[in-house]
Amino acid sequence: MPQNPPQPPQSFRERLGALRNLPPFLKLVWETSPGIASAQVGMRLVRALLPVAALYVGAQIIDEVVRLTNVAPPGNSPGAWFASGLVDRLVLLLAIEFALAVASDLLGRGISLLDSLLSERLSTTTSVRLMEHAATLDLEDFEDSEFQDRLERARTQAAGRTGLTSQLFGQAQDIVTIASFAAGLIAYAPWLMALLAVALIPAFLGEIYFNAQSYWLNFNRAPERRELDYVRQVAASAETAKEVKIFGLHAFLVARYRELATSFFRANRKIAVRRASWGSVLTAISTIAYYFAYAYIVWRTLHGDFTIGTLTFLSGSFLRLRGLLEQFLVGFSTVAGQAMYLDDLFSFFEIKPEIASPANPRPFPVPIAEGFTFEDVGFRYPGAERWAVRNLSLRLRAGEVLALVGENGAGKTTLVKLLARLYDPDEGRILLDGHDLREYDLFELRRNIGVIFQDFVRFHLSAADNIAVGLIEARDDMARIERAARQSLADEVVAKLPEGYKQLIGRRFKTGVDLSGGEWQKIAIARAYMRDAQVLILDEPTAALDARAEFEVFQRFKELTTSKTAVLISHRFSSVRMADRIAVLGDGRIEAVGTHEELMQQGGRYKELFELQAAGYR
Ligand SMILES: Nc1ncnc2c1ncn2[C@@H]1O[C@H](COP(=O)(O)OP(=O)(O)OP(=O)(O)O)[C@@H](O)[C@H]1O
Repeated sequence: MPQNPPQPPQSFRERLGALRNLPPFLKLVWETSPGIASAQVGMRLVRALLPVAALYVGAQIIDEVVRLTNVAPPGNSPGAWFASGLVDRLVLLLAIEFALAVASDLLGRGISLLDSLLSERLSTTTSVRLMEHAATLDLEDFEDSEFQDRLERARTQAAGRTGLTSQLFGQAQDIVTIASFAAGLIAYAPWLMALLAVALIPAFLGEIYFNAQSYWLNFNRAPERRELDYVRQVAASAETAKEVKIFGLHAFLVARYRELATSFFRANRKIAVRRASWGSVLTAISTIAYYFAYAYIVWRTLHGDFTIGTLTFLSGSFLRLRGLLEQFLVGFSTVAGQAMYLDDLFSFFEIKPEIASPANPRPFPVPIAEGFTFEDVGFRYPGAERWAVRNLSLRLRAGEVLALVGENGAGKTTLVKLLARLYDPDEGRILLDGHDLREYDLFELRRNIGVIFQDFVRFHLSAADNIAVGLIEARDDMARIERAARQSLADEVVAKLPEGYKQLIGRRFKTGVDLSGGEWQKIAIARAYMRDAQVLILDEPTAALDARAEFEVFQRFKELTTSKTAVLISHRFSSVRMADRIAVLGDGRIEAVGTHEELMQQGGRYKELFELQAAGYR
């Protein structure tokens, strides 16, 4: 179980450096929806100026009221006041104040509406990009646990980082509001402004520090979080329920989950408590500064330097500014913190696949003239010490059916993966019609090869779609799907389903019907017939078929692939015999190649394995 020691938090500069992710993030936001984004900016800009306007008008109202208390009243009723014309200015000011309040409210609602719309669109855009990018990456990447951590973190970003847009726009809005308040304050008492700024710095630094701590905690915990999700999934999923029950794994899984979750909780609690205690101390500093400034303004007012209205305006400005600056600085450090999380997302997008098409690919041969040649091929799985295959030389002639046999781990599947360029060889090369596979377009190559692996995917889709995944473009071509099903014997499976081809298979969804292992395999093999690939490969997807069914499947396979190049992998020699030639693999090498008769004559591993199996049937 991975237990990484927590890494030390990065330096302050590095933390701020994460802000470099903001321009690409804003670009992403803009590309998601230029309309909503510009409407947001416009509305926020207007709303940003409303508080200072409202406060200023409020101060005017107070001064006007003070002035009116000093004039002789024109009468006792409001009517008399109106008629005198004395309150005209006051009424106008009140009307403006009212209009400002209504506008601010309406804009606020509009902004939060746009916020939520934008967040949702952004979450979709990010997830789509994530999926699109993941699709371009190498299989090797997916098998790497560090990559999986990164993917997991990027995935969390796609879902969790949507609040960042409103945060960022809100920050911009706050800056405008702060500038407007500051302008007023500087006009009357410039050094108060400076005092305010200085008093807030400690709180700001504290926030940044704790944000970075939280980030690193999450960063270092990605492997455990993945494990946590995995444990939860294993403990409660349809796929695992059977074994969890039989082996009584429940208590073990719950204990493991609890252990991991508790360690998360402890670490988070530690940071949260420290953050809260330091936060209160640092905020107290700015509160002291505020009251100091307040006392100063009151004193100047008593001296007659400021009117009551100005006192209200200044103290109001100061109060609002303190709140705003604090909010801005906390917001800024939140943004800086979130920007670090964006690192995961953007650095995921920066991963480049190693297996790619060349700039000027060679046209793919139609039909394949000579076939494939493995020249002294060696391949090691990433991180593995052992060579999965080495010094492997083999010819796969165009139009032949070649069977691969060998014991578990001999390298059969690896050979097939290399042929489909899911991996590239570390040594030697693979030629197609005399040219390196790497010279051809990757997409063309894969389109021309149909492989069904032993661990094919059981999609929780309809029976028709499960077959159509072999050539997803032909998803609506029922005639083609039915033909493929007949060829792979899957038609009998489908005939038994209550809703035929439309039947959802797999247990994941309510209306799904599960199939037996062999029935699934027949469905999967139909995928190979869906595509008009020049090369067809069945990598043991027949292991769960009964002997008669496998025989029949292979017989058909041979008949249907007369003009195609085909590779069969099976542990059943009765099926293997049907191939034109048989290659025997042992320890990642080709030990012998020939027809069944030739290999039997040669003796060696083939004869040994064949007789072992034959003896079992006697
Ligand atoms: N993804 C992987 N990462 C690391 N090692 C792997 C991986 N896949 C296979 N191997 C190793 O490579 C070797 C060859 O495996 P391969 O799957 O090609 O054997 P195989 O002949 O198809 O076996 P089987 O009959 O069991 O399907 C084995 O030693 C195996 O442990």
